Amino acid sequence: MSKPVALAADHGGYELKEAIRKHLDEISVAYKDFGSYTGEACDYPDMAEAACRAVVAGECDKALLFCGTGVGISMSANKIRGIRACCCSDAFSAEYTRRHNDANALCMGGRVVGPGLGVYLVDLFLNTPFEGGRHQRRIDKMMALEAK
Ligand SMILES: O=C(CO)[C@H](O)[C@H](O)[C@H](O)COP(=O)(O)O
Repeated sequence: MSKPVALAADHGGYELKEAIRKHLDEISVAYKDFGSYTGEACDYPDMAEAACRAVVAGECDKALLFCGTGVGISMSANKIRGIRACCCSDAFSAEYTRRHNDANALCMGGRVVGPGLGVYLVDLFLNTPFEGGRHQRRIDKMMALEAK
């Protein structure tokens, strides 16, 4: 059985997270929801950290992260060693950040992306494989930056 995906959102991304959670239920994709569970105001770095730690620890496969713009939570996620997070609001980026960057976190803005597009981007992200080859060399160099 495959590992669950990690979900997390601040108040700006809460409604989009809930729409994605409902979609994952419908397509029987397992997830672990790290909150927010209410939509009350909270801080996106806290929400990013909980979900991304689960990915880095190998408890979850990928993270789906949401804030108002998708930007703050993606910046926060990329501070965590081992995370390659991409803030997306278009299909090409969602697909190619998997193909070329082997992204392990997709970030979206609940004040930018509607639920229909959000679901579409999540499906693309979760179902697109990494191509490897020349892209692995670039990822190795990218990850080496964390140690410098
Ligand atoms: O978009 C965000 C960060 O990039 C956050 O979700 C917040 O919505 C944004 O920072 C605005 O904060 P506010 O407390 O909702 O005004």
